[in-house]
Amino acid sequence: MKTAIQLTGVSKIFKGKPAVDNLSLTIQEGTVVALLGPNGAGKTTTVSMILGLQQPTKGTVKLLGGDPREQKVRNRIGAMLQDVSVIDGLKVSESINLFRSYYEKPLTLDYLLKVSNLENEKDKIASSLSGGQQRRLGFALALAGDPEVIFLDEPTVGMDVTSRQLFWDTVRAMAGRGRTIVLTTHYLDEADSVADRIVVINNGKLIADGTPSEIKANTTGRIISFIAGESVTTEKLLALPCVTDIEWSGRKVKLSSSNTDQLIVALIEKRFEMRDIEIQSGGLEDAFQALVHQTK
Ligand SMILES: Nc1ncnc2c1ncn2[C@@H]1O[C@H](COP(=O)(O)OP(=O)(O)OP(=O)(O)O)[C@@H](O)[C@H]1O
Repeated sequence: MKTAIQLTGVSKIFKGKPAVDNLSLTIQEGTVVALLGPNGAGKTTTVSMILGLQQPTKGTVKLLGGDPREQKVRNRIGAMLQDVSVIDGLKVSESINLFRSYYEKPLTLDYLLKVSNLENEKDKIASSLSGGQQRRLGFALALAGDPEVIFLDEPTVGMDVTSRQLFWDTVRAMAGRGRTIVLTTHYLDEADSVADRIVVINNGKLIADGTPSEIKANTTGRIISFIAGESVTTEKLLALPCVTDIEWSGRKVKLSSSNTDQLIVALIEKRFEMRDIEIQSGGLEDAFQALVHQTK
């Protein structure tokens, strides 16, 4: 398999502070990679450097074997960034056709309208579309040149359920055709179901890298839940080790923990009033919270 993206020791420093800190990452062709991290982790900065929109302070970025700023490399990539800028006065189909005209072998207008679920909007003026429809147009524009590498920054924000489903089906179909997809999202369930690989960054550093099931299995982030007696309070629970989140529902309490072994010992030692104790391994959301908490 060929390498689509390679970052070697990449750092980006803003005013003396690293937004991305010595990041090395190799992404193979045909993979769907989700880049996760809390706000300010360095995701957008990383994507901007891969796209050649920002230059690293240190290290090197290779995209499809070349420099991301080269025109011949740029012609082979597509990006859907957070703000979709539409051209004033152009209809949806005209906007898509304009983008198609930039490329040698564009995808057809019909296909692009279909996968962006904009068939009924094709004659509308692009600037009159709703927020979710504009994001779908952004998707169609990103795919127009049939790119080999596709970047999707928070792509499904504002999309309805049907559009979201179609969107992810299309992303998977593109990967099936050997396309490489890098996406950022705050919807962890989406990353879990669509990505082959999850890369978690925090404070500009890589803190986890693996398939969704590896990420979930490798973190000790789990949940302890039980029916709590009257003497149990949020304050007392927060004073325990490794508690990352507390959720009450009546007297049932759900504790997310970065280390359930230590937490259960502490609960027993401190004689918390508990019954119906359950320990569950969490989903990606819990694994993510635990990872980010551990590296704070
Ligand atoms: N142009 C800039 N000048 C100064 N600081 C910046 C600049 N761009 C980003 N930063 C800082 O770099 C850090 C990483 O920002 P970045 O936008 O890459 O994070 P992110 O992971 O994409 O966050 P979010 O999930 O909120 O979009 C933040 O602390 C941010 O304030």
